[in-house]
Amino acid sequence: MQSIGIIGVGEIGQAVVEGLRSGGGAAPEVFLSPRGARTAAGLSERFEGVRVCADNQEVVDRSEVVIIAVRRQDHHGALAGLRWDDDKIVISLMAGVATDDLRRTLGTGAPIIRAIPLPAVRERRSTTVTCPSHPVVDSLFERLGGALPVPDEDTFNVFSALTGTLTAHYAYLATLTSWATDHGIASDAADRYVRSLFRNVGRSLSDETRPLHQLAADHETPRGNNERIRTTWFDPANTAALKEALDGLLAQLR
Ligand SMILES: NC(=O)C1=CN([C@@H]2O[C@H](COP(=O)(O)OP(=O)(O)OC[C@H]3O[C@@H](n4cnc5c(N)ncnc54)[C@H](OP(=O)(O)O)[C@@H]3O)[C@@H](O)[C@H]2O)C=CC1
Repeated sequence: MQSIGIIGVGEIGQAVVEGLRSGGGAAPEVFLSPRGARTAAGLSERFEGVRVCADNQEVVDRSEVVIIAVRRQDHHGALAGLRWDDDKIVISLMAGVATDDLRRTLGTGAPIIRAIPLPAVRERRSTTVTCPSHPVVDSLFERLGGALPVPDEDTFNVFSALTGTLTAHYAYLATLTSWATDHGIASDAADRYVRSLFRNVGRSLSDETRPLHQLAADHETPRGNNERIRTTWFDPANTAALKEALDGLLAQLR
C-alpha cells in the first residue's frame, strides 16, 4: 500500500498516524482531512510524508486506503457527496454505523471494512478487530500490533461492546483510590499504590498460557482478602448488572 487517507484526525486518527510512522520500515504516504486542524498540522510537521489536504474529497482522491475516523454523529456531514471509485478500500472506525448504512452514505461498491483500533496502536501494541477479513487491512493492523478478523457484524459488535468497558476499569481504580483517601491516606500515596497493584495485573495478562479464571485463582488465598472482596462485592447480582449493561450496549450497537 502506497497511500493512506484519514478523514477525522482526532484521538484515534492521530494514534494510527503515529503508529504508522513509529518503529521504522517503509511507511505509506498519509493524507489527512483538514478538520481537527491543530492535530493534523502537528502531525504533518512531525512526520515526513504526512500532508494535510484541502478537503475530504482530496483525501479520497489521493489515497488507496481511506480510514474514516469521525464521530458517528458527524459522519453524514463529513462523507455525504464525496465521490469514491470502487478500487478504494474503506476502513470505518465508527462504532455503531453498520456497513450497509455506510455503503448507502458513500454510494460506492468499494470494499468497506470495519475496525476497532485502540489508542495503543500508536506504540504498535493493540490488537485490532476487523470485519470482514481483508488482506490489505489485516496486514495494516498487523503492523500496528495485531489483527483479529471476525466474519460478521454480529460478532464484531460483541467485540465493540467489550471495548466499551475500558473507562469503567479506570473508574474502578479511581474509586479504590478515593476509598483509601476517605480513610485518611494521602491521595498521591493511594494513587501510586493502586497503579503499582494493577500494573502488575497488566503484566500477568501477558501470560496467555493461563486462562483468566486461573489468573484470578492464582492470586487468591483460600478464605483470604481477595476471595472476600471478589465474593462480597463481585457477587452474582453485580455480575448480572455488568452483563445487563453490556447487553444494553450491544442492542444499541446493532
Ligand atoms: N478514541 C478511540 O479510542 C476510538 C475511537 N473510535 C471511533 O473513531 C471515531 C473518532 O473517535 P475519536 O478519535 O475518539 O474522536 P475525536 O472527537 O477525537 O475525533 C474526531 C475528529 O473528527 C473530526 N471531524 C468532525 N467533522 C469532520 C468532517 N466533516 N470532516 C473531517 N473531520 C471531521 C473532528 O474535527 P474537529 O476537532 O474540528 O471537530 C475530530 O478531529 C468515533 O466514531 C469512534 O467511535 C474507534 C476506536 C477507538
